[in-house]
Amino acid sequence: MKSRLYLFDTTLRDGQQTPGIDFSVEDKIAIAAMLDAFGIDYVEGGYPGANPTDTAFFSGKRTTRAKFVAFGMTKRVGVSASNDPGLAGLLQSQSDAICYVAKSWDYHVRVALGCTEDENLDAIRASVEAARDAGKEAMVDCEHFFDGYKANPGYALACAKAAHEAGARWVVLCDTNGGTLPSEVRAIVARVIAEGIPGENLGIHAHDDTGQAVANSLAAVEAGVRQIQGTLNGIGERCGNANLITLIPTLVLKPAFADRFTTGISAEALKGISRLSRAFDELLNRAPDTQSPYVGSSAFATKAGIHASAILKEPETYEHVPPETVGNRRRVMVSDQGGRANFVAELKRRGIEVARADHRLDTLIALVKEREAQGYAYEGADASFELLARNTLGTVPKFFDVTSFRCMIERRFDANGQLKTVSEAIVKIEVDGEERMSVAEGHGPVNALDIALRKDLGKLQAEIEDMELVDFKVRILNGGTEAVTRVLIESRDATGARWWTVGVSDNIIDASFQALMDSIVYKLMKNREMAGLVAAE
Ligand SMILES: CC(=O)SCCNC(=O)CCNC(=O)[C@H](O)C(C)(C)COP(=O)(O)OP(=O)(O)OC[C@H]1O[C@@H](n2cnc3c(N)ncnc32)[C@H](O)[C@@H]1OP(=O)(O)O
Ligand SMILES: CC(=O)C(=O)O
Repeated sequence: MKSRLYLFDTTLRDGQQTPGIDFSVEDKIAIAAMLDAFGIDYVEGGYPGANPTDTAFFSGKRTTRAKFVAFGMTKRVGVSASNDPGLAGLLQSQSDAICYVAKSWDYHVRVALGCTEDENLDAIRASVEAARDAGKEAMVDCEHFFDGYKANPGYALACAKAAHEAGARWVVLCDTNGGTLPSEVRAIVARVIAEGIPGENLGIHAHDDTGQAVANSLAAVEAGVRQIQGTLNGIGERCGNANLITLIPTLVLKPAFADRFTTGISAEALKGISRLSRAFDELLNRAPDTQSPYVGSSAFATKAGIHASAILKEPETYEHVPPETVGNRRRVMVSDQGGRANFVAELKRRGIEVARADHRLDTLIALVKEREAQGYAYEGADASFELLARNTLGTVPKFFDVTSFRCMIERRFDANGQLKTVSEAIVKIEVDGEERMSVAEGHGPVNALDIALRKDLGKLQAEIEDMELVDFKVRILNGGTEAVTRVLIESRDATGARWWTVGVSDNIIDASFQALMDSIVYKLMKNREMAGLVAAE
């Protein structure tokens, strides 16, 4: 018989304590709905009464499946539970449960609270009873439990027992400063259980200050706890909390846990975890971590030729779980680390069939390796790679020719006497035997060039109207003003498709121009369904 593990999300409370993160009520409503739909058991929404956002958020019930949890501190010493305004805010909130933070390190009781050890124990009991009397599930986060246990095991245990005996559904052992190691977590949890608090009533709340919050959470589960607290993508105070996006696939997919435990996350829901992680980053307006376990875009990517060759025979050779189980995908990339297998796989994915024995494959591999030695990076420039491949195979039509381009930057006083830097570009192209010249001003030389290049492509002009440049990255490949520069450009069009192109030169304008040209040619190919990327990925 498997035991049930309960997942407790504190993205909206501990996650809100992350430097640089500040949720609005609307953000909180959207995130709570995502967590609820995914199958999380408890959603901690914040601290009603502590600030207007959290008070407003707790004016309504924000989950349907998950228990909606209000967080706050135990009652203050010197007032009764019924006269504590902070506690009143928690009790009156539209929550199903209250998670109290309680001191469990005697040092903190002395220094931070300035009360006696018994007064703190009384405050824990009275606060738990008040939550239960209000018809809410009570739980207690024993702050600094592991550090407190190491300093004074008797008092740390007394705090945990006070919560348990007063009727707390969960007593959560917190590694508040995040410095505890997995072996210590395992040993201390085992002691707590041996002292009479059952694992069915224990939880773990781990911080990532040694990079081991996930390992500490798993060690606590192995030792007997049945509730895990964590956050989406591991956000949280300082270095963050245990990352639920890493923990959940481990609990659901790894036999060491899956054979012993169930969670509220079904195999079907797990397929949505990559999307959940990325949607959350989108909401935070930040780029996803490509190397994030299970869900990062590199989590199932391989550049190495030896790996690619085996993966294409049997994926299990280099994959610890199938990418589809977490809604991710396998990527076999082309670069100077790749062999024939990488290239054949990537070309096939792009709809280009080439036999392993085709001599043009050798030409393409040699070209990629030679160009990467010059500074090109094709693993991040899918469209430029495809153009290079199709050019090598002789299937790229001649849409237009750029006969010349010129860029000028001038610093001058304008009519109002203000000093201004002006960029101007002139591009000459030949389309259908006809020469055209476009002049444009821009915010900078690359912008001016981009505008001029796209200003008049003759009969092709209408085809590129919906195309726009969304990202522009410049990397200096070796030091000094004479350095080689790599430019990566991301473009998109009205279909939602996005593609990356690359240019390399010892002249940044020239590198940018190459990437811009590739982007336009790729778009023209795509319009004719002659490119691998015909719809948004
Ligand atoms: C480990 C954690 O992550 S715990 C969560 C921490 N999160 C937060 O603190 C975010 C929300 N907090 C807040 O907005 C504010 O701290 C409030 C509104 C709760 C309280 O604000 P204030 O009344 O101005 O108090 P302030 O923040 O300065 O100090 C905290 C007080 O709570 C007391 N306190 C701290 N923990 C507890 C506890 N578990 N039980 C009872 N009292 C506590 C402290 O002793 C201090 O009391 P003092 O004012 O008499 O010195
Ligand atoms: C409660 C909490 O956030 C902590 O102890 O880290």
